[in-house]
Amino acid sequence: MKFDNNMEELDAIGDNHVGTSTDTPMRADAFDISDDQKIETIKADVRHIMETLGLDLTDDSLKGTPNRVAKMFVKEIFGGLNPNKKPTASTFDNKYKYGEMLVEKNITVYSTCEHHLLPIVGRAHVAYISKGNVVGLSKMNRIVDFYAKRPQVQERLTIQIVKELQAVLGTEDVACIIDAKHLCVNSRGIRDIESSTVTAEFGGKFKEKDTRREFIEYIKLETQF
Ligand SMILES: Nc1nc2c(ncn2[C@@H]2O[C@H](COP(=O)(O)OP(=O)(O)OP(=O)(O)O)[C@@H](O)[C@H]2O)c(=O)[nH]1
Ligand SMILES: [Zn+2]
Repeated sequence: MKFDNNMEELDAIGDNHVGTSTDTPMRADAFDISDDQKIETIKADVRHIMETLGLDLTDDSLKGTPNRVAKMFVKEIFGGLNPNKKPTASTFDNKYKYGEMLVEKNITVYSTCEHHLLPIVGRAHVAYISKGNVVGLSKMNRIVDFYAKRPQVQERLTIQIVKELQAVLGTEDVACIIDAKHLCVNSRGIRDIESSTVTAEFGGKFKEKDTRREFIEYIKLETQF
């Protein structure tokens, strides 16, 4: 699908603040080529990298790798760059007048560090206080997954999740905390396998100390089933 690069369509990739540093930096012609074309180009690029490394691409085990990696980039781990994959998060009327915060915790995060293209693996905890609308629980997991499926820095991922939920729910009262391991820190470079990174974004009422603390207390609760 071809997209003209105008404000409305950039909004469609989920970045509601076009031109600000919370957007995923995209080329102006990002949507001029189809996913299938991207796969073909990346396939040749991966082949080139592997050959440069001295690998024999006629080997049975290696010959499918360029295609496999290209498909994985476009359709899976960077699938969140495609605006068509953005989850539709339908909201419902809060007819039961539930007025407390709702926390969706321990959401699995698989993302990719945009500096090294290595995995980021962790958990996101998301909370909101309804201003009249409620959202299906799974939609919060889906929104986290959509933005995670991009080259990311964890700070931007955290903010993008909050901004999207604020837009969907029509309230500023949304928060997100992410605790994740960056393989670029754990498996190479400094090679510190123990360290993880915590980021947080608190909107509206979550800027208040007590609300923020309540959210953190719920996250700490051990879930027993
Ligand atoms: N703030 C932030 N930094 C990140 C994130 N993911 C990776 N980084 C850091 O990005 C930095 C890139 O720094 P460079 O010095 O250019 O890269 P490098 O030479 O590979 O650095 P080392 O990882 O220290 O070996 C590293 O310090 C990474 O740890 C992230 O989500 N947020
Ligand atoms: Zn990295």
